[in-house]
Amino acid sequence: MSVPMSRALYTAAQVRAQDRHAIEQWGVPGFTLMQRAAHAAFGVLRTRWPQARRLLLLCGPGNNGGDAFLLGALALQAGFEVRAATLSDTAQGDALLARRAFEDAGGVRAGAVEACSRERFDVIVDGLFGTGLSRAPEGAAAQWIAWANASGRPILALDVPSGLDADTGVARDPCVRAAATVTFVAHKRGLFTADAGDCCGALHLDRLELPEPTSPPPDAELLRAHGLPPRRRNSHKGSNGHVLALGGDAGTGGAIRLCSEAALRAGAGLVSVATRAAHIGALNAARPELMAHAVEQQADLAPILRQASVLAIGPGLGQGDWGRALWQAALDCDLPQVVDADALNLLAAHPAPLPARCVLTPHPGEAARLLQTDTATIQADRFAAVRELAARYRAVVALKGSGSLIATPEGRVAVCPWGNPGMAAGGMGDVLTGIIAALLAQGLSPWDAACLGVGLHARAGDHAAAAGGERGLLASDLFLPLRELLNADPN
Ligand SMILES: NC(=O)C1=CN([C@@H]2O[C@H](COP(=O)(O)OP(=O)(O)OC[C@H]3O[C@@H](n4cnc5c(N)ncnc54)[C@H](O)[C@@H]3O)[C@@H](O)[C@H]2O)[C@@H](O)CC1
Ligand SMILES: Nc1ncnc2c1ncn2[C@@H]1O[C@H](COP(=O)(O)OP(=O)(O)O)[C@@H](O)[C@H]1O
Ligand SMILES: [K+]
Repeated sequence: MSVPMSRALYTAAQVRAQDRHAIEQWGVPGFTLMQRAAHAAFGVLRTRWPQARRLLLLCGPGNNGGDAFLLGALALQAGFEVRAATLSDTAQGDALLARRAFEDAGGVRAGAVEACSRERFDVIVDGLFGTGLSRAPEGAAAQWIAWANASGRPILALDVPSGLDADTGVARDPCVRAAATVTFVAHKRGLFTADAGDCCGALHLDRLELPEPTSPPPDAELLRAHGLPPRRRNSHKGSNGHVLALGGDAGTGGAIRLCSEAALRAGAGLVSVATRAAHIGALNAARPELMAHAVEQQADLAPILRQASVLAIGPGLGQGDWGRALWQAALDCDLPQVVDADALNLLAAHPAPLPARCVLTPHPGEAARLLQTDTATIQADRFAAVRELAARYRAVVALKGSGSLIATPEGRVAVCPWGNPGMAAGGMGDVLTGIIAALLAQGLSPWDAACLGVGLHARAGDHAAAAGGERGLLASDLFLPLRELLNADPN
């Protein structure tokens, strides 16, 4: 697997190993790397805030603080007014050299940050902690972070917003909320999931002129933005698969409608729905392209199952007798399927081998049930959770939420950098289920269908939010942008 550096994601330990490799094998001094980091970050600062002239540096005890000091030295040389708040005087090695370079350039200490007037600074540079963060910031570091966050001044974070765990994306309390983050050498995987979206702001990567590493392989990869290539001119509906969506117990007919309509909008040739008799009229009236079948007992299902090439099971399924019977029928047939919502809850309650070529789409609550743990544990390390789910259930798994993750049983992980909190609304997951099912039906592998489906869904959510705002976004608002994105950009 070859992943371009712009999409390769590493753990903090892997990036530190790359730093060491550059220093020991290629003979690039650590201080030179620090100078390059400072140049890169200062370049971003000048581009983003061309009017800025007054900087406050928050400098921690390690090399992240060193980066900030060297940025300060560059800014002083460019005529900026710079103050540095220094967490401790214990800096050693390159960080100590950097502090001396700052002082030699005429830099002065800020004194107590809390006593500073916010109005005296245009930009705050966060050089407290990077990949070396080992616990939640406390004492002066915690106070400075809280002060900076409340200052109303934009914060430029160096490498990682201080307080954010570079491996898990979990924000310790407190954590810097940056307007922009310049990350060095390689993308850390924690910059793309969990709390990262609230802390990083605009993300910039600077490789510090290092060549691409040949090993180890990245821990994870970012999804690519693409759609599907054009259909063959001589295509017919049978060439594009037949999705059967199963669900919609009493009271939750909307869920299966959203799922099945999403499958149509994602290009399935035919979409059938197996649902409660009470929903048939509404489904046919709202979306006549769907083939809605009343299924009240298992015998009703057999002829419908025979027509299908892919199942989408779970939205609105419930966990009563009716839902359990449909889930058992799905488990017993050999079709590729997307397993969501109550089908996941039933699987968690009654573990069973899954048919080949399944995609599971849990949100963190469902993931917790599948792993017999709690949601906080899932969110504390989403990478570990998605890998464990995929390995345990021998299926491709999409763990949803801010920065959705997709994993194979072998441990390959992709991360979705799109999506927005407007999508934290009922029905969004049902749409994703239908999209992935339609892509499976069009011949994609479970991995490709899950990756493309999660990416299209999140990008469609971003397009819809850009058109009208995040609050009030409806799951069905995704259908039209979804169609455009699916048909655009085949690469
Ligand atoms: N040569 C290199 O290795 C390079 C390192 N770079 C920078 O160096 C950073 C890593 O430097 P370090 O390994 O020194 O680590 P950091 O500077 O991120 O922080 C480590 C220091 O902070 C202390 N610390 C950690 N968590 C704390 C907490 N919650 N409260 C108080 N103290 C805490 C540690 O005891 C240690 O002294 C990167 O993130 C990057 O910014 C860049 O200059 C590029 C080159
Ligand atoms: N804050 C967020 N940022 C990005 N995507 C989000 C966010 N909140 C929810 N989503 C996405 O919206 C969908 C919600 O799915 P789910 O929780 O199953 O909803 P429902 O069961 O109501 O359909 C998932 O694809 C999830 O990744
Ligand atoms: K930082």
